[in-house]
Amino acid sequence: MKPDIKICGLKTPEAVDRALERGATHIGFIFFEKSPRYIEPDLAGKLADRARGKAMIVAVVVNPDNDDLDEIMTLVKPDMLQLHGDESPERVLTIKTLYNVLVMKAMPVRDRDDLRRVESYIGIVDRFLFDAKPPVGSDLPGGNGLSFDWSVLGWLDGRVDYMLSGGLNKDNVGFALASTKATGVDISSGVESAPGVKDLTKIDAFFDAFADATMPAHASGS
Ligand SMILES: O=C(O)c1ccccc1N[C@@H]1O[C@H](COP(=O)(O)O)[C@@H](O)[C@H]1O
Repeated sequence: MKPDIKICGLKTPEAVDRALERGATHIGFIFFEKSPRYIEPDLAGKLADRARGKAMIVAVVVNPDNDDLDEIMTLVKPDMLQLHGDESPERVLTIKTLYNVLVMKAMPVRDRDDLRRVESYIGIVDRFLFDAKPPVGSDLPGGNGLSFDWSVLGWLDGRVDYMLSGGLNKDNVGFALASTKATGVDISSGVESAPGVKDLTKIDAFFDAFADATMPAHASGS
């Protein structure tokens, strides 16, 4: 099955429309105020309406309280929450129960030890997202444009369903897909001309590289 492709940190109708035209299965909005990709929930709701029914709408939140979630669920009506903070399995379960929404839990990874936490979320989250650990001193838990050693994911139980993120771009997405069992890829800064500024040419180049990487072998002429 073709992997999913999530374009994250969208802030303009042009970028949303291009991602949809090129076949994004998920589009993400960032509700973390320190991020250059932060978007007000009411604007995100308008952009989400362009995508509703065409792609999964993902709200990216970091240790949200219920007031934050009430506002986002009301104004954006996401299909999925991406929990990108230190949310415990108990908190994830509470959120799922309260809001009846799919949850993708982001897990920061540097080495095999970082995968130990995965087990406690199995059966609670709908999907995992493996991202690089942020560098020391970074204000951002994600969106740092950094990759990690994807080979550590080989230690995961093969039944763990995950998207891969962190420093993906047109040059490494093929290797990322070939060397992991990711069922989706998630990209943000790799399709930007500056932090928070999506570049339509880079979005196109990423989708072209993704298409090359996922083309059936017989169709590539080999
Ligand atoms: O992009 C951000 O600013 C951000 C802020 C807070 C939490 C998550 C954030 N982004 C997520 O980070 C990953 C990787 O992004 P990148 O491709 O390395 O730039 C992606 O899942 C975004 O959803």
